[in-house]
Amino acid sequence: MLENKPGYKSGFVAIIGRPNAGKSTFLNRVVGQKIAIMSDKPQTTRNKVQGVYTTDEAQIVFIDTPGINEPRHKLGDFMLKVAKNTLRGVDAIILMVDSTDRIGKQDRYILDMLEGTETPVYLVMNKIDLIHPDKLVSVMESFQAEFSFAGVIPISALEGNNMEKLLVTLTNQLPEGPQYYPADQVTDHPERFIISELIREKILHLTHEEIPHSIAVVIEKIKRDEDNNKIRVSATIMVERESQKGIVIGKKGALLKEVGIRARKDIEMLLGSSVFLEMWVKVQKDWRNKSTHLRDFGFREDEY
Ligand SMILES: Nc1nc2c(ncn2[C@@H]2O[C@H](COP(=O)(O)OP(=O)(O)OP(=O)(O)O)[C@@H](O)[C@H]2O)c(=O)[nH]1
Repeated sequence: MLENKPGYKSGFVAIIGRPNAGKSTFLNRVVGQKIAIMSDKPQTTRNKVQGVYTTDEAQIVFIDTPGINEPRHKLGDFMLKVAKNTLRGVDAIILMVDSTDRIGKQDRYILDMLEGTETPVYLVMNKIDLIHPDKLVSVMESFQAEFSFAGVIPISALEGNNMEKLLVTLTNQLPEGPQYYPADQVTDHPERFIISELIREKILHLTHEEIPHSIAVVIEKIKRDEDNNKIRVSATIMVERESQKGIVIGKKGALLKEVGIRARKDIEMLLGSSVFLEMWVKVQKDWRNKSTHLRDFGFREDEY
């Protein structure tokens, strides 16, 4: 299992931007240096871990945000919710733009979506090798006029300029945390993250203020049942106190049952299959300090 080194930093960075901004070039460059590329296996959702940057001090997990680049009319409410949930759950957001382009409709759509987010958003101005500094400043200002960025970092993903600065800026943004992925080996089960978020959301919704947001949902298993062609999802809901366990389960299990009904509907939409959802509630004091917490983010080292 993954270690918790004292002082180690880790977290998630969502990378967004319109097509051609240079996201792949950026990730490839990071990959080329110190990253493990994620497997190419087909995924049930478009929310993918795109790359992991690992050093001795920190690990940045770059993730794609499904739906964020799509026009609103194309985006179902569900995907919009997933996208917004993803953005809320990350430690930083990169908006990557092509500095040779003016701010456009699609950028405005993305900025609109980011409005009000508490996660720091960095404007990464790519392709500076192609542009005169004066022009760069004018494009930068047009973006800054529309959004309050946590920082602006001009880079050339192709030539590597300023990449280090960007990675350091992002690293500074990360909380202390475990190394989610081994430096040299990765597995990628992004749907776990969304599923755990869906379940967590239903619990928070149904329990109102009584259950703190620190509740964790660990997806233990996602497996197709050959007998009935359903996907079996097993989840453990971790709470910190016995009293919370009672609340989550509800009278005669009523609340947990309702959570199950609602979550299953969403998970079925997500996976495009009927789902059998089983859930347990477990009291674990200080779960946040325990290694199992890692799985809250949908990461574990074994295959299913
Ligand atoms: N000159 C220059 N070209 C770049 C830079 N970064 C990316 N490009 C080029 O821009 C084009 C698009 O880059 P990609 O990395 O494929 O862009 P993307 O954002 O991943 O695009 P999608 O996959 O469509 O989302 C490619 O031809 C890259 O070689 C850069 O820093 N400088």
